[in-house]
Amino acid sequence: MTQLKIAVAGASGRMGRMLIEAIAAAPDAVLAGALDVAGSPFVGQDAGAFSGQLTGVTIESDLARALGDADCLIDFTRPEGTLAHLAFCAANNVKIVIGTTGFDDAGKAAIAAAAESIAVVFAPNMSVGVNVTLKLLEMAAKSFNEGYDIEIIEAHHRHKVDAPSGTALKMGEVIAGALGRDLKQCAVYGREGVTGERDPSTIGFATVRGGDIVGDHTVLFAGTGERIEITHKSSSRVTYAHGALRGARFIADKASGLYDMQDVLSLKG
Ligand SMILES: NC(=O)C1=CN([C@@H]2O[C@H](COP(=O)(O)OP(=O)(O)OC[C@H]3O[C@@H](n4cnc5c(N)ncnc54)[C@H](OP(=O)(O)O)[C@@H]3O)[C@@H](O)[C@H]2O)C=CC1
Ligand SMILES: O=C(O)C1=N[C@H](C(=O)O)C[C@H](O)C1
Repeated sequence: MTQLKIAVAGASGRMGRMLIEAIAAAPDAVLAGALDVAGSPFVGQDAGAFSGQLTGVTIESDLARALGDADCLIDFTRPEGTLAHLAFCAANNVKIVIGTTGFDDAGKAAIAAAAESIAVVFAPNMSVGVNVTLKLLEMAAKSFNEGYDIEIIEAHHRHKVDAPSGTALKMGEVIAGALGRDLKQCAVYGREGVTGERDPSTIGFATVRGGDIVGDHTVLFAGTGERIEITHKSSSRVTYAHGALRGARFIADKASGLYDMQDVLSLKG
């Protein structure tokens, strides 16, 4: 069996470590490189040292050295890091799976542009459960298109730096799309003070941060006399890591193109 050679960016991060374990356990993949930021105390260490399962791959801060002869980079870092890695991947014909969240419109445009020359999987949530939930939300939004107020509530660990979560924003986009609305026009991000009555055309977002919550998302459809809640709760990051690996397998035979997890999981259409 030919193994997929995968490099991991953010190798010492929460997701980076989960990915290194997932790759080590996958018979069809091999860790080909590990990258972290210059100055990180983990640069120079074996990528598996955190778990005691040595990989023989040293964490590098130099992108070219970290990528080596990798077929694909899996990147869960920060937007500025991912965009720098993406430019290198595009210039060197390396595929990329992007799990990082918090991109602005220019960042998303840069990802779309890179996908003209390399294959890219880009999704704010790689779990099967969340991606099936997106389909449920599309269906629910079409049915609750009148008389139901829509609020998206998300909760994550205390270390998360972006809000609302990429998943919550994606849920908002899917719901707005199903209702023929533009999320940019109808999103309300938090409320304070004398807000006035709720505008029924809005989609509200509420963010909770605390402790070690892996990732909870609830969409509330609040009508008169009833409420419907669609909730997804992650209890382990392993689902994201397995999804990212599925993404890497999905683009292994693709020369270019921008894909998301709905493509990877055949959920479109
Ligand atoms: N799509 C999905 O399914 C999921 C997406 N995510 C997203 O993935 C990202 C990472 O999450 P998580 O692993 O929890 O975060 P962590 O902070 O645990 O890890 C981030 C890693 O990236 C490194 N890093 C930080 N800044 C940069 C930079 N500018 N350039 C390159 N590397 C950098 C960090 O190094 P150092 O620690 O030295 O700063 C660290 O190794 C977030 O955007 C998160 O929202 C998370 C889970 C699932
Ligand atoms: O930062 C996290 O942890 C997560 N980030 C992603 C997001 O912003 O939606 C996915 C998941 O919720 C975990």
